[in-house]
Amino acid sequence: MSAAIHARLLLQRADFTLDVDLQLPGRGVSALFGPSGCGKTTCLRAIAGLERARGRVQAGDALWQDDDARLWLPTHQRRLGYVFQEASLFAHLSVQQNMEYGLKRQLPQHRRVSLDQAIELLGLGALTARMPHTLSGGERQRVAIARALAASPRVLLMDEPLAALDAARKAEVLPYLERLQRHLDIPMIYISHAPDEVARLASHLVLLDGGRVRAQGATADLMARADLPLAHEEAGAALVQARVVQHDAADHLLTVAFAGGQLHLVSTRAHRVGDEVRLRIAARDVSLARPPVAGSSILNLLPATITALHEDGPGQVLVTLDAAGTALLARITQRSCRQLALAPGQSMIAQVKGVALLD
Ligand SMILES: Nc1ncnc2c1ncn2[C@@H]1O[C@H](COP(=O)(O)OP(=O)(O)OP(=O)(O)O)[C@@H](O)[C@H]1O
Repeated sequence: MSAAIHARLLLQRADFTLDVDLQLPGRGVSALFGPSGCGKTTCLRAIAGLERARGRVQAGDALWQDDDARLWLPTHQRRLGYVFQEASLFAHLSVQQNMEYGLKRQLPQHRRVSLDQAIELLGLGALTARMPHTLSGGERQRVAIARALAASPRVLLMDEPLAALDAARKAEVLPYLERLQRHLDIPMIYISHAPDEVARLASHLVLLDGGRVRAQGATADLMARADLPLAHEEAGAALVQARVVQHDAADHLLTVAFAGGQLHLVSTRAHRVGDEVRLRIAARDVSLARPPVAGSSILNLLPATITALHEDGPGQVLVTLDAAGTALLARITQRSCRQLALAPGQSMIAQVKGVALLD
């Protein structure tokens, strides 16, 4: 496993200060999330050396910046990949030539991803002879990502790589990004505005606010915290790690288990018993009942203890729950909260109306 990324950055502008200390894992996707203007792009550019912040940046065993030691490597010496919102491909070069660009300078001992592997991972095999103007937005972005990867970066930095794409193109590129993080040992730092993207891709999350870190840690933990904004988003959800215990291919019904109990969901994919799966349970898809529950049409009933109640907009309450160590969220009306006389510490049954399979 590659070592972690550490970035201590201080940057002062007339009306904005970036002051962050990031500790990111050495593999998987770390998302930078926060409102517009909170400093996500500035932070990423400072890590890349495209912006001159003061501080220290370490990526694995490579020290890229340490102002105390008067060390500051320019971007081209940092061995990083950078993917922007809009793919900037060379218009006069084919897809293949675009991806080969810059590879000649690469030292053999730095090669971690071959060009063929990048082409395969991004599904570009049929497109290598094409010119950029004949590609869709999603295809162009896949080429840009493959080009960044083929340079065998120590870290791949991505600034909202899907933001310029419509929903259909986004849905087309997302599975490739998921594949990358599963198959490559290259950590990615990924800026996103979209909570669903963060939930699908990122194992680690940094919440930025006004140039500072509001919280950083495992995505599942931060998404379920009612004192942080993600849980209150319309798409607010808990992430649950579970294991396949049964797959009825005829009914497409998958049964998974985690410490909190068993869940059933419809899936048309191929699954093997024992496979690890990640699930998203939206707060709006969970209702609460007092045990015992008799005669419910809902398949998924999980015993859980209320940990806290939070106001969540007009007439609504966000309830945080603990299901044998796994956090769940339920968004219910203030009226049902009152009628059930809910309070922290009570044992409830979480009725889960919908479960989404993330990978
Ligand atoms: N080149 C610049 N010169 C002066 N101020 C800048 C510059 N670039 C960004 N800013 C300001 O710095 C702050 C942080 O900007 P940044 O682009 O990092 O935010 P962001 O979180 O990436 O926003 P968004 O989600 O809208 O892309 C903002 O107040 C912005 O107006």
